[in-house]
Amino acid sequence: MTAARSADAPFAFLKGHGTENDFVIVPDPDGVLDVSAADVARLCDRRAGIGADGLLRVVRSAAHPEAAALASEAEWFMDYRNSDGSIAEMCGNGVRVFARYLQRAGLVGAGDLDIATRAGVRHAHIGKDGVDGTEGEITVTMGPAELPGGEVSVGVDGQTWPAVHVSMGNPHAVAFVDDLDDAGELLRAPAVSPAGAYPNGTNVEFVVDRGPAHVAMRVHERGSGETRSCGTGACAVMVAAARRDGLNPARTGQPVTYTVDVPGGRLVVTERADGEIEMTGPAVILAEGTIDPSWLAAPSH
Ligand SMILES: N[C@@H](CCC[C@H](N)C(=O)O)C(=O)O
Repeated sequence: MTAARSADAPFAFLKGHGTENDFVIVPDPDGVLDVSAADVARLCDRRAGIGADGLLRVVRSAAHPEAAALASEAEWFMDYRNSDGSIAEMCGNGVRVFARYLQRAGLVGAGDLDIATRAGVRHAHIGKDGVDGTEGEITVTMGPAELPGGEVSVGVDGQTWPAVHVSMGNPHAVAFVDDLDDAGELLRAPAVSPAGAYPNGTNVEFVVDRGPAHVAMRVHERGSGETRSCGTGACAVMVAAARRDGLNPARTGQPVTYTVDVPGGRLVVTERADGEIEMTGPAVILAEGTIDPSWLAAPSH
């Protein structure tokens, strides 16, 4: 990582998570840091780095070429990277953690704020703190889901399941299975076919029912591997489950809410009659420190 001001200057970082989908947060309000894919992979390394599923760079929209056009709508841009350094359009757990960081840093007040992402502007509502001292949950608008249709299937260890293609700004393949263990250890990305359905790769969710409007999922994330939670994945799962259950708020005018359990906790997802999806869940900042740029510049061992 290099900085326009001084290549030797240390950089602040924080560590946070949302339902155990964890992130290195790098505040860079003026967009002066050049964070390469290799830097991200090194920072996210769980043994030789800080360790995380992804990195959130906090940049003023006006200071980032991909977000400058959104600056009048949202002051802050979430520059999200997967742990392998690849760029993704959106991160649902990340955007809650991003909002929590802005609140904690005093850059926004409690309440409502808009955040620019590569998938467009998302609106966050930061809830009041709980009476037990816990931080309030955060609700984020996630945009409408797109279901391009077409037959898709996913496979692990010789087993194959039909899947639902859902876009939440980023791609998802949602497969309903009998048992979450059917997906095995998920050490590698599941096979997805036809390959042309996802030219840029995809996140894959495996889903079981837990009760009425209540499901549980595991996820293999594009660029990060199996994670403990995926917010956009939970929204994709909610929509796939609702359509499977014959529910479509755009037709009935009635919002639909599902509880989505993930290995790292619980998310609540509502699809409104106007198609907008809202997701509510926790967002925690747990540590902060300083990155030594000479460590990043040194060859890895
Ligand atoms: N964990 C995220 C999704 C992060 C991006 C994803 N891996 C992709 O490449 O699309 C979430 O909470 O949504």
